[in-house]
Amino acid sequence: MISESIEAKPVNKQSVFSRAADVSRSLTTTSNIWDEYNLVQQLGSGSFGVVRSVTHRDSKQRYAAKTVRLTDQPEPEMLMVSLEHPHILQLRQIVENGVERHLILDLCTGGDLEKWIEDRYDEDFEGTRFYDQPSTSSVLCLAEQMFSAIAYLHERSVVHRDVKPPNWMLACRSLFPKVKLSDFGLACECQAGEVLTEKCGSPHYMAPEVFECSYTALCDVWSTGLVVHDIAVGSPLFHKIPEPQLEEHVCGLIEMTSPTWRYHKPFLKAFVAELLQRETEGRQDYTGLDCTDYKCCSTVLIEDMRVPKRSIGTGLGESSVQDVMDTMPGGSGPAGLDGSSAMKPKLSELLMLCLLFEGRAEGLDLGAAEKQLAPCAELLLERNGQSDELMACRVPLLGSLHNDQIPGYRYNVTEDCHFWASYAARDRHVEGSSILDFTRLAAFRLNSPFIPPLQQNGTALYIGAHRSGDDGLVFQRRHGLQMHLFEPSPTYFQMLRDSLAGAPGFILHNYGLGSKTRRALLRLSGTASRIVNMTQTGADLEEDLEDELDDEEGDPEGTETVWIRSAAEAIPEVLAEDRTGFVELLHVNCEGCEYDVVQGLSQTGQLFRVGQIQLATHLLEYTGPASDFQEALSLSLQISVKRYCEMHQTLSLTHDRAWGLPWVWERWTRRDGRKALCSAGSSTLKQLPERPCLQWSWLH
Ligand SMILES: Nc1ncnc2c1ncn2[C@@H]1O[C@H](COP(=O)(O)OP(=O)(O)OP(=O)(O)O)[C@@H](O)[C@H]1O
Repeated sequence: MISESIEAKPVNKQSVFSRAADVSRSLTTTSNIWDEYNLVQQLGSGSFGVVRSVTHRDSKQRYAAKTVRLTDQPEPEMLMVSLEHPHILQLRQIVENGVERHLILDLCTGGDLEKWIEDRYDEDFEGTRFYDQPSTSSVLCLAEQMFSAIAYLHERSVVHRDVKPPNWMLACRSLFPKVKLSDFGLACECQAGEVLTEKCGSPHYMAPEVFECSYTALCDVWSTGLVVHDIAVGSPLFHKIPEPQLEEHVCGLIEMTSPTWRYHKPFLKAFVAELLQRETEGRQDYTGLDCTDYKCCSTVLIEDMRVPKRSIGTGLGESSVQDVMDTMPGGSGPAGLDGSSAMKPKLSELLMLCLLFEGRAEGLDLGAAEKQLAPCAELLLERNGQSDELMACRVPLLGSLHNDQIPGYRYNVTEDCHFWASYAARDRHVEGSSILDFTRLAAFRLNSPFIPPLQQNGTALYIGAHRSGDDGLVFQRRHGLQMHLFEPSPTYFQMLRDSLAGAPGFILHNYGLGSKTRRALLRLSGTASRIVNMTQTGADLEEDLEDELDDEEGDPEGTETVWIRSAAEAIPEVLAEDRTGFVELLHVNCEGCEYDVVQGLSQTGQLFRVGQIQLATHLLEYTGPASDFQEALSLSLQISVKRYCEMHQTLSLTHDRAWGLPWVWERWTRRDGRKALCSAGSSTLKQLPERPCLQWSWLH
């Protein structure tokens, strides 16, 4: 936090409190809190007291209990009892014992927005910044949530006066964060036409007119503008300004010079500039922003479609997309203040729908896609929560994308990775499982082999061959490929050798591939294996591994030490003997260190030598502490998307995604040279060469 809040002197809040008083009376019980709630843990403490997570004994529901000193005057926070909005922290109950007052609040497990922003702009392990920078669309989706809360407050003549990133809590750790406004310690009433004069708030987020002690509810709009700025560029606008000089800067000419703006659509900066107008008359007003309807999202879509990468190919202009958005049910006119906007479609959904409507508008024959997508569109637009029907409609929606039935659909790394992460996982019913374990996730993979159109007699690298090498056999027999199978587990490797005994065209490598050469600990689990610990190479390696093995819980027989080799080093070595010098097919069963294979090949300039890439991607399991399944899933999605986006970004430099669903199969084809490969003719007729019998390299 860059500055602490300045407290206001008491003001006349009578009518605000009197509104809240009725509700608060009905919510207040005088008892010992621990009769009704069980303590879970302390979450933090603030200037007024301590906050703990608690569980309601009967309902088992978890809440946050904020304990404050009981005073005769109700704290401004009591205002919260009269507020009910999806983006405002809900005060559920008040328990008093004559000494203390416990405010029972909705529990937010995602931390606060300040931390979320910090994490987004963190450096990754290779020092790359802006790795997970929110896209323009994500920034606006957050702005939409924040302004719906601010509009709700102002409608009720309440001004918050301390809007800043730490006061927006995240309901849970999620790919699509849901923020909730908290800390009403400085909130007060401000009727239309009323001018407030108390200098209060957090100086780095205070509007110029607050410094000048003459302001209205529009001070919250300024502060929210600064929060939107922080999300967009990763650091506060005035963070380098020492507090004594703040007023001069805040009241002067505002310049937004962060280099990060260049990653956003230009209108986002203009939008923030309108929120940070020095004079309140010129300041964009939240009601003018129409953030509670589709305006923001549709603008983003239109902007996204203008950029070449997002070019939709069918020549649809801006106006017709806008027309489409306008004709969507509920697409224009402000949503009610009952929070219904929270249920509106997300950006990715809107994008898909746009593509559907666009195809229609262009008079294209959408065939099966039309049939499948039209009911989805209607459901998405009318949705009220995650109904079964809505969930069911995602399957054809994904199917249509999978089969490339949406005209002009173009792959976009950031949007698509998040879209797939969110939907594919659900559609594969992972969310319904009680335990998010590796074996369960692995079971969601397709059980029939993927057959890409391959040239005959080429070389294939199959990373993560597993036990029977079934896929490898299919490829070898159909296409006469020279198959290099990589399998780190000695146990599975032995099975592989037995299973492929005598089969021509296979070279087995008893190691995995990753970013660097090292030994690692592998846990075999059911029919799958997973690296559970990595160990650096070094003199005391064996000792370390033995210690780790001793420390491992569970079945020690299910754990093996294995070799992981640097993909960048091992693959050229493997190919050195190869007469083609070209990889017809790379299969990566992406999990854990296997994600690094694509990066390793890219870093050493080898990726262009690969004709087709087949990815079997699935969720990476989050193994750290999590409160429940939902949180574990959400964190797993986050780490999966991060790796997934990283790999896709690399791949898209040399390859096009032909089609794919994550956690199932994806196919990528090399950008250039595809023609040359195709014109080589149908080599199925060619005589298959003699293949050497099974060979293997054994590192153990
Ligand atoms: N509803 C909640 N769910 C989860 N954690 C919460 C919740 N409310 C507060 N916390 C945690 O408790 C900490 C203390 O919160 P509190 O509102 O008392 O103080 P603060 O806002 O950090 O500081 P101050 O009181 O000085 O404004 C927060 O930083 C947050 O980590």
